[in-house]
Amino acid sequence: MSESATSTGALGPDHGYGPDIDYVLLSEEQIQAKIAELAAQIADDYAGKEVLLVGVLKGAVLFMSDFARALQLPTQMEFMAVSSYGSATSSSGVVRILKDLDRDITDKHVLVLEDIIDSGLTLSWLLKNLGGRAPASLEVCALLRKPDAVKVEVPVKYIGFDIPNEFVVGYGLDYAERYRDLPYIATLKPEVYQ
Ligand SMILES: Nc1nc2c(ncn2[C@@H]2O[C@H](COP(=O)(O)O)[C@@H](O)[C@H]2O)c(=O)[nH]1
Ligand SMILES: [Mg+2]
Repeated sequence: MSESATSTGALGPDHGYGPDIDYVLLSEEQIQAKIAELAAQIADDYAGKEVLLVGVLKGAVLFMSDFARALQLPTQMEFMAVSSYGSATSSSGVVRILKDLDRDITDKHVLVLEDIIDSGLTLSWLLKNLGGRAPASLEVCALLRKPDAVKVEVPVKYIGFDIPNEFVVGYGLDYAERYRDLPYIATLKPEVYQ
């Protein structure tokens, strides 16, 4: 399940970042509606099961928080932090665990919550790593995907939005650790990167 995104043009609340924002790609309303849709689908697919949500820090933290509350199922939460960037805006493909899970996932129904799939290198590595820990099932729910940037095809069952191949911030996604607190997803003006 995926849907193409379009610019809304409206800035909405800017948390003081207003001058840096180029345009809003996905509004808070669009994001929250999509999360409700994904949660309903996933509640159906996992009916009768307990799901272990694995949020990939830091980008998926707002997604995890909203998704866990929308999902009408008993869930447990775990977080993993990995580093995959060689520079500020492009993936190196070299993945390092900064924070591992706090528990064994053997026989658990694991659903990885990822903020965005760009090259797919991070997720590909993560799925191999988690798959080696013998979960009962292992699926991915990614809020965003950039189809034109994908270098490695990764089996992703649930996708919120397909977006253009642009660097985006907000709703957990940062540039130099800023903008994560925006409730929407936006692009930045070119001068911000200079
Ligand atoms: N703030 C942003 N972070 C991004 C963006 N595209 C990717 N990323 C980060 O990289 C990983 C995954 O990258 P991948 O190339 O290995 O698929 C993702 O989880 C983000 O943390 C972006 O546009 N903005
Ligand atoms: Mg991520």
